[in-house]
Amino acid sequence: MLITDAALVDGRVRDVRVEGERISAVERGLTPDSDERVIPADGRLLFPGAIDVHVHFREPGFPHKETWETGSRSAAAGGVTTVVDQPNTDPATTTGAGFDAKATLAEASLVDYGINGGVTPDWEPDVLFDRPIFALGEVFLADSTGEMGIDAELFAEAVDRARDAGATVTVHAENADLFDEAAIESLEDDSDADSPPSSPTGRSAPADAWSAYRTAEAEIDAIERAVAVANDADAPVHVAHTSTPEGVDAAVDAGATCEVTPHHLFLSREDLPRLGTFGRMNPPLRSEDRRAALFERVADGTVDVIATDHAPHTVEEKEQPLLEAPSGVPGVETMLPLLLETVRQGRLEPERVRDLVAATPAKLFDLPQKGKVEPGRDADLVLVDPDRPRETQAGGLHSKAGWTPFEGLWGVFPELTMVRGTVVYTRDPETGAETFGPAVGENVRPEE
Ligand SMILES: NC(=O)N[C@@H](CC(=O)O)C(=O)O
Ligand SMILES: [Zn+2]
Ligand SMILES: [Zn+2]
Repeated sequence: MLITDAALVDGRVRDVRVEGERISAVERGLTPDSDERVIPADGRLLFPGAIDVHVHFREPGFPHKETWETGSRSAAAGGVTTVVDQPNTDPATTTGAGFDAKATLAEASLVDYGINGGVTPDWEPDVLFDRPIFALGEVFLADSTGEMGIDAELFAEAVDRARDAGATVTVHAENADLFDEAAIESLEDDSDADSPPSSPTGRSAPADAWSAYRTAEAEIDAIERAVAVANDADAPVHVAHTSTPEGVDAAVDAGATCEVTPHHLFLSREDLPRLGTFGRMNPPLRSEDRRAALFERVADGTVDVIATDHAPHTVEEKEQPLLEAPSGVPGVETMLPLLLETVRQGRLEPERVRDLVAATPAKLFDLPQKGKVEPGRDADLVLVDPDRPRETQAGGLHSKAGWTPFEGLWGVFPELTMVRGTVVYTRDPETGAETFGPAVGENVRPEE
């Protein structure tokens, strides 16, 4: 296959040859062989497939929220060619049986994947580290969806085990001791009552209380503690979904790596009147000042990785009163489009976006075959017209969630996505017609 006249992130225009699953040449003036398929890029941007190291595809256990098929379609349509699934499924990915159940279901994936192992008091570290897990995590230092919060002692033990097994630990860093209970007390009275809650539901809920409750201090403190434990043990640690600039600085200054989500980058507490309970997630949305400071740290390279924490829940689930609505928002399909739109607006460099969503996750998590458009690497490729954004609309997305917190924001969406040389998604920009390819996804960690 030959992709002709493709613009690369550094502005060069090149022909890119794909042989089998790999990129074999990135050059000028390549001519197609007689039977070779040609995809004319006509100067459009050829981007490396994004690697989203933080998704919740919900199987096994919650297929009404998402499945490997729907989640991976959403990924493919958003230019994400590798996802890393988190352990708070049912069964949880904390045992050999939990891992095996997920590994079988993941074969339905259109995109490549990693499967993280999780930690609970009844986890099976020996069995788990025998399986081809991607990393240990997200290790929950406070309860989130799935109630997998663990104590400091078990965390220290998990860090030791991960180091011995050569696995990175990724942490959900919040310290529940520093949550502000008073912020939600008035709401608790409502939900305990026998009669239906008098507090407003759905989009008009007082969702800002969630941001007041799960404080910034709770995140910053948990990051400091977690990174100190990991440093003492000489173990690599990666902070998931860092929502505060102070948290980013605490992680990076202590030698850890961190990721930031698109929702903490593009949304703030000021969006909660519009989002209501749909804007409830952990860690929660922060002030506009903190959001802006987070964006600065993304733009200047302080933040290592952008990952989505794609956490789909149905509209019915999210429409409940604030304390009953589950935490989490979908995002795997909109991450790269929203970032490419900021490039179009001149607010981020294209190479920076390439590093944040592809090259750096590949480097940090030991995927040398992925992350860049270079000869010898996997042909995980995304073709987009960087000057042709469209409006994000839930109806045009493919997650089972059926809604998006980014409704109405502009995004530069893919026209073609390829996983190891197989086209898994196309969208005709004129008609909007889409096609999805076969379930070619494979575990990126080879079986021993
Ligand atoms: N982020 C969330 O609010 N929810 C996530 C769990 C998590 O990442 O904490 C979920 O699985 O729903
Ligand atoms: Zn989390
Ligand atoms: Zn998560």
